[in-house]
Amino acid sequence: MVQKNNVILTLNGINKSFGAFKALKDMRLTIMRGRVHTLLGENGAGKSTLMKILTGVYSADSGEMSLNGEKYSPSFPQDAVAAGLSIVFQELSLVNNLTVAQNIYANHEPSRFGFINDRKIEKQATTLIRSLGLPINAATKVGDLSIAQRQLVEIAKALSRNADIVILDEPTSSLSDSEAEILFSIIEKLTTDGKAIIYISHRMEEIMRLSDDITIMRDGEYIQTLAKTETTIDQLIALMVGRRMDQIYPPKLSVKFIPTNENILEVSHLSVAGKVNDVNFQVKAGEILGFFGLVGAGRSDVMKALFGMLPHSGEIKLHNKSIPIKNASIAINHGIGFVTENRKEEGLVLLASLRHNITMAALPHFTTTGGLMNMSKEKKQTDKAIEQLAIRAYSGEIAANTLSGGNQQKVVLAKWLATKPKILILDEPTRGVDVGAKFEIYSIIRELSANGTAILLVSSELPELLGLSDRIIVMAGKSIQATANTTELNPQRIMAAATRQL
Ligand SMILES: Nc1ncnc2c1ncn2[C@@H]1O[C@H](COP(=O)(O)OP(=O)(O)OP(=O)(O)O)[C@@H](O)[C@H]1O
Repeated sequence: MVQKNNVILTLNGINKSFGAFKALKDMRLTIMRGRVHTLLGENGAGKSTLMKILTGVYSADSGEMSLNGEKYSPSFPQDAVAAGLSIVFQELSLVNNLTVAQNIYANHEPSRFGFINDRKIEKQATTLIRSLGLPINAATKVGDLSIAQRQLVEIAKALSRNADIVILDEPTSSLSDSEAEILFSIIEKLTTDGKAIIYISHRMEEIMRLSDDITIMRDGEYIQTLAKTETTIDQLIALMVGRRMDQIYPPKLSVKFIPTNENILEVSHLSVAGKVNDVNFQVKAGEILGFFGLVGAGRSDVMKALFGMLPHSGEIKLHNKSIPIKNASIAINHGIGFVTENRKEEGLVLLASLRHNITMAALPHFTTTGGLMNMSKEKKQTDKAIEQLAIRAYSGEIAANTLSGGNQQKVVLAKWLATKPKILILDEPTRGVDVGAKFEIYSIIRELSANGTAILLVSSELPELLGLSDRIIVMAGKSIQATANTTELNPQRIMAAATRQL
């Protein structure tokens, strides 16, 4: 019989410091079989660190863990896997030039005499992928997949080990709604089978839908564990940020520039081979133009083309002048900034300091008349960004990879703010960012728009698009399906256009 609702894992008195910084203080957690247990906390609260201790990536400075009633102290990730724990990390860890099947079975391939049997693992992977209902081919190279598809491969990889405890760290942040539904049904099946799920997410609706239990963490400390049935989103947010939040979308600010009727950007017949088909739109100074579409609709490729990262045809006019944007430096020189959806590959130099990352796209703003770097100006900008975006870092000199995921996202935004862009492209700017920090980012978007920056906002979160945009373009199948003022749109019409049922 499947065992449910009894304790499988306990953590007690867990402490962990990085240098002088205490990331976890006397943290505790109790996980039950057959239930989804969500960890909730602001960016930098310590959720991922706790999961790394649980899965043998880090060792705790002190504290105790027990699994199935026995002392559990993994020294390496392999120990955690052997003990029945599997984790899907927030940042992807797949190898691009291997196939989906090879990635799923990396390190535990069915091999004979030491030879990896590619055909066999492809067959096994296909069976697994089908049983999970994933829209992916086992023989495809991972490098050819979208980020969403890669995330689904990560999930398949974690499940291929048949673990008793599955840890999902922000698994839906790059999934479309329909892909997230696939994941939710997988989770339901796993819990029915008596597996325990530890779930990390910043999406409150999703948390309320999926969770059985919710533990709130703040500043590395345990705050409270609540059953989903006995709490509300408002209560959870208040416990998490330590204050009440009455609104999440800041109102429009009054315009602080002289508006003209001129289009700051005009895109005509933009096409990218196999990715974008004849896209046309305009945007005025101070306007926030939202882009909605399901994964693969072509939104991010439009943005990459505009930023000179993809070869394209068609015309891009800036201030009524045709500009061939052949590479990113031409885009930057013409005042375009780009917060990419993939911060790890395109947004940050992870080993460089926050100061370097924040100033690197705007070096001319930080050089002296003699052409030398003006370090004190750089430092000032970095400190300002840390404060303005509430980046959890004790100094601008630390490496970007020591920040939590959500705080790294804020550094990418800070980097483009430093360029003082006239047009700012934001591709999923709040991915992995907690509710309090989302409000800070939305306020900055409002402020930029009030000062005349045109914003192109790509987001898979409909409430975010509806809450911020002046107009929304809906894309599907590589082209534009609908453009309308936000006041004329509702979620049903947008989804109808995105699924081409208009
Ligand atoms: N290797 C490291 N070196 C130094 N500091 C670290 C390291 N790893 C994590 N930290 C710090 O520990 C704190 C907790 O980070 P952690 O990644 O656990 O947060 P999180 O709750 O998962 O946040 P997010 O929601 O943004 O993913 C952060 O302040 C982070 O900067």
